[in-house]
Amino acid sequence: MAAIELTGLTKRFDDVVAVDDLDLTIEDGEIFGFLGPNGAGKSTTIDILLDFIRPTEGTATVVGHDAQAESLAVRQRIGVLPDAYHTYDRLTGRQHVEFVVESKATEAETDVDALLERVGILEAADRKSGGYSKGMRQRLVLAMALVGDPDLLILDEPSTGLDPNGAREMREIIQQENERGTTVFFSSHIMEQVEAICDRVAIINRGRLVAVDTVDGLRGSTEIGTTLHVSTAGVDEAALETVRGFDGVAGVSVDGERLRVTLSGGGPLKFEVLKALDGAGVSIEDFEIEESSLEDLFVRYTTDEQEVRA
Ligand SMILES: Nc1ncnc2c1ncn2[C@@H]1O[C@H](COP(=O)(O)OP(=O)(O)OP(=O)(O)O)[C@@H](O)[C@H]1O
Repeated sequence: MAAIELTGLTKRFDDVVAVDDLDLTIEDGEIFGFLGPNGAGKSTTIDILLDFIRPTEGTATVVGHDAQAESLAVRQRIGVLPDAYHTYDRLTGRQHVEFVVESKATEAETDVDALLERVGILEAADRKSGGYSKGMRQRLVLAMALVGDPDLLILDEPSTGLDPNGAREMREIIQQENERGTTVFFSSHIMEQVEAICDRVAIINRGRLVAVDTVDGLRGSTEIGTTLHVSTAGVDEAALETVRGFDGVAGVSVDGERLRVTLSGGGPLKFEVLKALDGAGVSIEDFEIEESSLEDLFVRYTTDEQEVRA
């Protein structure tokens, strides 16, 4: 069963199309990154999953239940860290978590202290949350999301307000939860974090899906996937023609004795190119492989139109 299934999902706010005919499937057990520039439609999509807003067209199924018609059943099985969550200033951290334990009516006993410890705010558990810093509030909301050992975590920019240590801890908690069998769907603008932990990512732009794949797969679908820098003792036109003839070689340029070959995708192609240069009599003195970062790919996919590649 898919953890999340979106079919033709569309949301219009008057003349703004926030989400435009989105088809997307998140499989059970995945850590899935949901990326897009500001205003791309990420929060709107997440708000539909949580039944905070209703779609104009299309359907969203979450853990096997319709997100609108069966939102209560969905709520019982997921943990949520929404965008702009407001904590109650006069309640303590512990009271917030206890409130979720009661409202979720989970069968399993919840060790509230252990949860607060896990997110690093046990020491502040009995202080009113009004005095918490932004990062402490974010940690508290995460503890609330983890109540009841959910099957699916939906996190809207979970690292907002966290210091570098907090962001790393957030990443570790996401990975630990995933190892325990929880599917994680999260939006983020922190590309290193996404690249480090996601099995797959989707990139949306102006409400439309422009790419969905593994990060390696995305590299394979753009001509900026990998760049090979080769220092040679000299290279002739015939050798260059051999390299240009490779399927997947997007560009070849020469600067003196240095060769720069751009490849769409990673994989064995870079080594085949090196072998071909050697075979063409080019003496290779050194080489360097430069893989595009997810940030490069993000910029590539969101600054001009690309077809969806599954
Ligand atoms: N309640 C609303 N009324 C009118 N327009 C809205 C509303 N909510 C969102 N929008 C519009 O829908 C589009 C998508 O917004 P959304 O908040 O989903 O983007 P996002 O990808 O989450 O952006 P960010 O990265 O900045 O959080 C934007 O053009 C936004 O202005």
